[in-house]
Amino acid sequence: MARKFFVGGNFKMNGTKESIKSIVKNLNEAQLDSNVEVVIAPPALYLQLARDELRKAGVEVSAQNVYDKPNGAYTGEISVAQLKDSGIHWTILGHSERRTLLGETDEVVASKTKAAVDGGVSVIWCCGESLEEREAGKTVAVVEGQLAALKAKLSPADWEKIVIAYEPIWAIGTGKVATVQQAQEVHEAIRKWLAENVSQAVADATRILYGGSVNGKNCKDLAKEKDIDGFLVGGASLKPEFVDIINSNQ
Ligand SMILES: O=C(CO)COP(=O)(O)O
Repeated sequence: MARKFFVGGNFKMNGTKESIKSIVKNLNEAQLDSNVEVVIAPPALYLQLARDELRKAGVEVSAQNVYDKPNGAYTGEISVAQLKDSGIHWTILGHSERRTLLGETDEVVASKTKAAVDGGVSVIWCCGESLEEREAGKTVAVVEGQLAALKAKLSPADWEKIVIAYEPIWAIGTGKVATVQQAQEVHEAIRKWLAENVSQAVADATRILYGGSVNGKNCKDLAKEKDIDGFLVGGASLKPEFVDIINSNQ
C-alpha cells in the first residue's frame, strides 16, 4: 500500500513574526511535489499567524505540544479543543527535547497522544534513543518500549491519526545524521513491531519519518529507503532548503 510521503518542519523555539511570514511566503511561492503532505510547526504564539499566511494546498500547520486535559487550571498549557478552535489539526508530541528537558514520560506522552486523537487532532509522535542507549545496543528495545506505552493508551482505530517520527537523540541538532542503514534498520523494526502488536494494516499504512540533522543534501538518499516515509526537520526547516527536503522523494 502506498504511503503518502510526509515532511514536517519543527521550528522549535525559533522565529519572529517577520521570519515566520518569510518562511511561509517562501512555501507559498515554491514548487512543491503535490504527492507530499507537509506540515509546519511554529511556536504556539505564531500558529495563527502561520495559518493566516499560508496559501498553499497540501501544507498545514501543526502545534509542537498540547495538554491532555480539556480545560481548567493548567497555567501555560493549551488544550486540544483550543487547537481545533484555531483551525490546527496537527500536533507534534513526545519530542525528545520535551522528554529530556521537561520530564515528559512515555505515559504522559501517550496520554497526550490519546487526548489529541480523541479530539480529532492528528499526532506526529516522536521516539528515539540516546547515544548511550545506542552504544549499549538498546536502540530497538528503547523504541519498542516507547511504542508499547503508546499502544497501552490507544485503540486500534486511533493509529490512523498517528505519524511516527524516529529521531535518534544523538542526531538531533548535531549535524550527525544517522546513516541510511541505521535509519532504515530502526524504521523496519518499528514497522515489524506495529505488524506484530497492532495489525498488519496499521503497519502498512503508518508513515514513519526520520528526524535528526536532515538537510537538503542528505535527504534524497534517506528518502529512497523503503521504510522511510518522510522527515521531521528541525534547523533546515527554517531555511530555503526545506523545499528541497519536501521534494526529495521525486
Ligand atoms: O528534532 C528534530 C525535528 O523534530 C530534528 O532537528 P534537526 O533537524 O535540527 O537535527
